[in-house]
Parts: sequence; C-alpha cells; structure tokens
Amino acid sequence: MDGQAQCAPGPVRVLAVVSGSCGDPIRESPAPVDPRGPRCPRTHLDPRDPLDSPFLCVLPYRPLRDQDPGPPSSSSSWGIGGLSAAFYLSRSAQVSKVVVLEGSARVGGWLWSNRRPDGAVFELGPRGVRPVGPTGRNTLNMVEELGLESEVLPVSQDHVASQKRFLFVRGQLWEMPRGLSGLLRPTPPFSRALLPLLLSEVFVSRAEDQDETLHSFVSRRFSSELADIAVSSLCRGVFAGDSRKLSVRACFPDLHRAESQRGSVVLGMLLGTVGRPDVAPGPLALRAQRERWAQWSLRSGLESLPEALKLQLQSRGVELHTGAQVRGLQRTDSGWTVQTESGPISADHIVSALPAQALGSVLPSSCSALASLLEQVSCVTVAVVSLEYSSAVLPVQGFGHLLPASEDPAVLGVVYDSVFFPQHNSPEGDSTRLTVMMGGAWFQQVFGDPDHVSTDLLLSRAVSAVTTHLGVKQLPVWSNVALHRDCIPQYYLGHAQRVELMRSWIRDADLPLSLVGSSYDGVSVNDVIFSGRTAAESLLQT
Ligand SMILES: Cc1cc2nc3c(=O)[nH]c(=O)nc-3n(C[C@H](O)[C@H](O)[C@H](O)COP(=O)(O)OP(=O)(O)OC[C@H]3O[C@@H](n4cnc5c(N)ncnc54)[C@H](O)[C@@H]3O)c2cc1C
Ligand SMILES: C=Cc1c2[nH]c(c1C)Cc1[nH]c(c(CCC(=O)O)c1C)Cc1[nH]c(c(C)c1CCC(=O)O)Cc1[nH]c(c(C)c1C=C)C2
Repeated sequence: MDGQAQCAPGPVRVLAVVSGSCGDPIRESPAPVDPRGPRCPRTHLDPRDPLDSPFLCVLPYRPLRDQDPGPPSSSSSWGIGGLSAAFYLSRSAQVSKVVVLEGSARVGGWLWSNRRPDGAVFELGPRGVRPVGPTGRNTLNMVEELGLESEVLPVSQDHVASQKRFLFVRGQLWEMPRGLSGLLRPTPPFSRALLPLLLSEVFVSRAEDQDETLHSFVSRRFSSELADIAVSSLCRGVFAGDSRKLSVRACFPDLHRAESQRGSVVLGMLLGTVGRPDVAPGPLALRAQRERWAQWSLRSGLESLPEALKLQLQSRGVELHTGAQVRGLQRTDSGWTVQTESGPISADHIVSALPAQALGSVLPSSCSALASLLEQVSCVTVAVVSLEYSSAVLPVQGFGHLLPASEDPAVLGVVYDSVFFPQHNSPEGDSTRLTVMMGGAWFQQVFGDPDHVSTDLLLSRAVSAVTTHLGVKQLPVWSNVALHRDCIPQYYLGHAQRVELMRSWIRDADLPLSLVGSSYDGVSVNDVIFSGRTAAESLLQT
C-alpha cells in the first residue's frame, strides 16, 4: 500500500512529481546503403529534453469549496504513471484541483510512437498491451472512459503473432514449444520434453529463502536448461535484464505466489492463487474477453493513450505545466515545499511518479533512509532500432524472437511489428517493419558508455542481427536509432522487501508521499496505470 497521506485540516493540496525526460533525442538515419535511397525523407520527431531535465507532475488537491488558482498553466508531457494518478485523482468529487508540472515537451514518457508523415507508425517503447487480468481490464476501462474504443487495434489469440514466438539459439531460429506436442516431445533447442518436468515440479519442495533469482527458481523447480534458455530470454524480453540477478518475487509475482500458496507453479496455475483484487470489466474489456484478444494497440500508436489522457485532464480543469523541474523537496508543517525552476510550490501531498533514483536525489536529508532504498532501484539502457524493408522479407511469421544471454549479450531480441500490427505499415507497398532491441543489462559491457556510443555502430549491429538471424539479405530502406537511457527498472533480489520498507518508512514518518510508476510494482503499461489508480484511491480514502 502507498504511504497514507496525513492531510491537515483545511485546504489540502497534493503535489505529484512525475518524471518525464526519456533519454536521448532520437537519432534517425537513412538506410545504410540502398541504391534506390530511402523511401521516406528523414523525419524528425518531437525534440525531447536532455536527460537531466526532470518531468514533474504537480497535483494540488483540495476540497471543492476551497478553490485555489494554483501555478500558471501550460501544456506538456508526462509518463503514463503520473497521468494515470492525475486521471484517478481528478475524477473524484473530493478533488477540486489538480496541477501537473513537468520539464519535457511531449506526452507519454516511454509511450512514444514515431509517426511518419506517410502514415507509418514505429513504436519506440511499448507496442502491445495485454488485456488480461485485473490490471489489463483496468486499462481497457480507462481506454473506454477516454473514448478511444474505435481506435483500438486488437490482436486475437488465434493470430499467428499470438501463437508463434521464436528463440535464436546455437545460431538457429526455433519456434517456442506450444500445444500438446510441445509438451510431450522434446522440442529443440530443448533436449527434454516439458511434460515430465511439469509433473515432477509438483513434488519439488518450497524454497526456504525469502527471495530467489529467476534463474535459480526455475533451475530448482524445472531444469537448468529451461532456466538458461527460456528464462534468460524471457527476462530479456520483458526487463531487458539478467535472470541471474532478477527477483522471482518482484518480477513474476504469480510464480512466487504459486509456490508459496500451492507449493508448486503447476498447481498454482491449475488451482489459481490469491493476488490482486479483481477489477470489473467494462464493455470494452468484455469485448476483449469475448473476442479472445491477446494484445492491443491504438491506430496512431500507443502514444494516443497519454495524448487522450492529457485532453481529458485538461477538460477536467487539471493544470498542466512545463519547465518546472524539481530541484528539491522540503518538509513543512502542512506538507511540502517543492523547489522548481520557476519558484517554490507548496503542497500537502506528493504523488511521485519519478524513477525511484530521481526521487531519492531530491528528497531532503531527513529522508536519507528512504532515499538510500530508492537509490537501489537502478535501471538499464536499451537501444531501440526500427528498421523498414521494402518487401515481405521474413522467413517466418510470429511475434518475434528472443536470444538468451549466452547466445549474444548485445542483441536482446527482434520484434516483427508488421506481422501483428500491419495497420501501422506505410500505406504504400508490402513493407516489413522490425524492431531490434539491444543492450539492457549488458549495454555497458557490449557498447560502453551510452554517452559515447555511435549511432552507426548500433544501426549496423541491428542490421547484421537481422541478416544473421533471419537470413534477410536486403538492406532496410528506412531506419531509426533511439537510445533509451535508464528506461527499465531492474527488480533485483530483495526488491519487493525494499518496496515494502519504503512504504512502511513513509507511513511511520507520516510522510505525505505516494510512490507511483515502473520503479515499484511492475513495469508493464498495465501495472504502471494500476499503480496510479492504487495511489489515488489510497490517498482519497485517507
Ligand atoms: C523499449 C521499451 C519497450 C517496452 N515494451 C512494453 C510492452 O510491450 N508492453 C508493456 O506493457 N510495457 C512495455 N514497456 C514498459 C512501459 O512502457 C514502461 O514501464 C512505462 O511506460 C513506464 O511509465 P512511467 O510513467 O513509470 O515512467 P516514464 O515517465 O515513462 O519514464 C520515466 C523517465 O524519467 C526520466 N528521468 C530520469 N531522471 C529524472 C529526473 N531527475 N527528473 C525527471 N525525470 C527523470 C527517465 O529518463 C525516464 O525515461 C516498455 C518499455 C520500454 C522502454
Ligand atoms: C527484446 C526486448 C524487449 C521486448 N519487449 C520488451 C523488451 C525489453 C519490454 C516488454 N515486453 C513486454 C512487457 C510487458 C510485460 C507484461 O507483463 O505485460 C515489457 C515491459 C511484453 C512481453 N514481451 C514478451 C513477453 C514474453 C512479454 C510478457 C507478456 C506476454 O506474454 O505477452 C516477449 C518478447 N519481447 C520482445 C520480443 C522480441 C519478444 C519475443 C519474441 C521485445
């Protein structure tokens, strides 16, 4: 639970600090060499602020009768966590005013869609959202409330992109095992059939330790081969991280709950576990269930979601401010003074959607114990290389492929974007859009300091991965290199306990502060939106 707000009687203002600077500006380059030249002219995306420009969201909050003009307003951009917190706070009748401050110039944080003038969309951050579970239903309910139903692009569970995922292991592409045959027969690159592993897992005893790495958990309960190949790849495909360091409890709480509640992952999956409280599906979420969606996006890219949130917040009277970087936070009798570039702001409560380390660096010295916990949540850097080929070049159809760390630390995986969202292709021709993701936990080791890495090196590494992995001899006709510095938090061993400690420290110190965003309770878009809702609700209950 979030730190409970100790709201002083009288006017109550909530200040949410939300980070929004998202790494380097995009470096876009024409295709390496193509005799016909690039099909599209170089496009320039919205410029982003430098990395050190913070992105702030200030949410003053007070009873309706006690209106306050708040700081001057201007429009700007927020990460999905801060926007969501503002969305859930501002729809409450208890809240008369919400003000959002930030330092960058575009909406959405990592929800970042590169829209080319010819209509093609290249996602630079998330490209698909899952509709399942309480958090998936919650996001669809929000999408509906924002009036975006007609923009939704669903991908059904029967679609080839939902059915087929690949691994690139020992220099070859392998389809991940699925269905009965995948269970009964050994399916390369795995040497053993899965069924006996699943059956024997039921008899493996529970761990005594509080927490365990994903690699150790899966080696212990299933096999070291599964851990080395499948789990290493999975951790790279979700956290861009190292399965030998990531915590099972924090990264995949369902697995941890299955073991602790049922004594077995398999039994937990069959019998179910008690987790997050459920969320009632609205009509769109019910449609997703009926039509068996596996994931969804939006017609103009996922960035439309924060854009619609921004419009919704403005229509509710939320004030949106840019150029108000948080320099520091000081405690006052009634809450906080926030030092910003444009002057100090008073607030009774802060909902922070800054990355944990950024929040740690602006807290006052009286909060040093909390700051040192926050500073332990580090992030990894990912190079996202978008490539467009002029024709259908893929030898296989599916979602994409991943590589275990042992295969190639540099390349995490390749997404076959044009397979599952052909609506985002250029309207002309039969092009193939791919995204190569590189670096993550191995970025420094492979590419060195992100400040000094060359765009050409990243581009040529990505193009050669596509050639080697997929046998594509053509060169791309268009490309874009984006370096996302510190974009995915790593939930290392002990993360969940650290987050509990942060929140109990906040409670014990009566600190009017809530923690929102990908640094704490899950990195997916659904998790982050849900964290905004949880923080808003727990604040409104206080
Ligand atoms: C390449 C990529 C692919 C992804 N794919 C998926 C997917 O397919 N499905 C899915 O569900 N999720 C996906 N995610 C995860 C999801 O997009 C993010 O976890 C989520 O958008 C984070 O939202 P947020 O509001 O917590 O953070 P954001 O605000 O979006 O980001 C936090 C930003 O704060 C900046 N910052 C750092 N220091 C400071 C400071 N001092 N002051 C201010 N700002 C600072 C950082 O640069 C960082 O970019 C992906 C993420 C990435 C990067
Ligand atoms: C190769 C790197 C990455 C790819 N996607 C991401 C990275 C770092 C980031 C990412 N992908 C997903 C999430 C959200 C998780 C969730 O709980 O919804 C994030 C933060 C979704 C996802 N992608 C893959 C899996 C197994 C998942 C989990 C949910 C699901 O099963 O759909 C696999 C995968 N990711 C990438 C590729 C190339 C790939 C598999 C072939 C890219």
